[in-house]
Amino acid sequence: MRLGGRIAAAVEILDDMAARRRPVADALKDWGLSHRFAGSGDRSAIGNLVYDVLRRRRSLALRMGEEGAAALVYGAVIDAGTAPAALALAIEGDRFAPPLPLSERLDAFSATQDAGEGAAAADLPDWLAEPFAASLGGDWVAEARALSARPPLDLRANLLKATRDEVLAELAPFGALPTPLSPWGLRIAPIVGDGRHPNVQVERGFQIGTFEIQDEGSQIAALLAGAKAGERVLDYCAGAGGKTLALAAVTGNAAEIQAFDADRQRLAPIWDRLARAGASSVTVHAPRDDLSPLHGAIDLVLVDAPCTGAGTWRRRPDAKWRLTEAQLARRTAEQDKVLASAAPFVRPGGRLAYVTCSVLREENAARVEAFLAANAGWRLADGEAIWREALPGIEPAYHTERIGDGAVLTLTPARSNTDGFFFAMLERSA
Ligand SMILES: C[S@@+](CC[C@H](N)C(=O)[O-])C[C@H]1O[C@@H](n2cnc3c(N)ncnc32)[C@H](O)[C@@H]1O
Repeated sequence: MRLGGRIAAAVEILDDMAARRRPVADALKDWGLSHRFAGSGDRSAIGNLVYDVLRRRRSLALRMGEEGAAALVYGAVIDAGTAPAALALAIEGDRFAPPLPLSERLDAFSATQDAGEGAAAADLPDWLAEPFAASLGGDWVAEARALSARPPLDLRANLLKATRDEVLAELAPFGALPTPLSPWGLRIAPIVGDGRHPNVQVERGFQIGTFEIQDEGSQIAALLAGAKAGERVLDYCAGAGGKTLALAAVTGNAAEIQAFDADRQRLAPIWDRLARAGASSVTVHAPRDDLSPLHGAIDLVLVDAPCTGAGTWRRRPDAKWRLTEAQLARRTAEQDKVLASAAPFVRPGGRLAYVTCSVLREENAARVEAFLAANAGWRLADGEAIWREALPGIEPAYHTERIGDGAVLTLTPARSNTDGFFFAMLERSA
């Protein structure tokens, strides 16, 4: 396909998403099924355009002076490195290309990165300006902009099967480098231009379990949870097992790990993943299992709570435009409920790590405050001290907030170059 056809396809997909209010992954998949002639290079170029527009829809519209999908896609093409004159030349005579905006408009667009201020500059819906400012302080616009950038592909070496150096050697052809924070992490840089990330899942190492795909922020959250050999650990919101696998690896399969999730569907992939990773220390519980024998018997409960995913918008940018205040309120109610049902499993003197992949204070520090207010006999640990112990020599790369004697941590793309993750450690008195 020529550039004009790719631009037309991106416009079609964006219009389809808007008309049918559907997630980007579904719209892209459908387009691929009904356009089987498109090669893999076309698909990734079209996908990049769609994702770029979704990440920066508002600032692109402001700079372009119009909101139609075609104008936004043209803007994304220019931002990805094609000058307006070269763009005009590339689509000249291409009958598939949507009408090009006026050349003065394209020149003005390319000459300015300025997209006003507040929510528009931050590429957020208006209602999120206040929660972002309350969560991330004076830097909130820059923080939100970093959430609108293309993400890297992060991997975690599975120490049960290989060293990080061995995985690095295997993935050297893809330009994988060690991540700066996680001792197990590898990173393949964000996509440039029309490119795409390698499909690492077909690599031998992935097939035999020497590495997993996992954002460095998620790796750090699992590391900070501090599971130790010999402990009993309950991963209460295990989902597909991303953190369960990391917990098994960090303890060298020498902790007893119980994995639970309320949703069978989400839990389903965990079996294959555990087998591939050689995580033999994990027992998986189905949603209807009776967990009451574990009450008061767990050293460490990990609550990787259901959340808005506001820390992952680099990877799921459509979600930020769909999120509503009502959904946020529903999530916080769920978080309180999950914390209330998970806490009784913690033994006296044990601990509960509360993690989300959100940057919103409402889902994070505010939930910790609500938990502490409702539960006597619990205290918040100092997250900064936990970081120093878990990551010796690694400079702090987080936002922190003190609550009472303790402190909570928030990782963000701007601060830690990871997805947004929140971490708090709650301790039950002995
Ligand atoms: C953020 S996801 C977990 C991701 C997973 N820990 C990982 O690292 O791959 C949150 C999970 O919480 C689960 N969940 C929601 N409500 C729950 C509840 N009341 N009890 C247990 N799990 C719940 C959801 O099904 C979802 O899988």
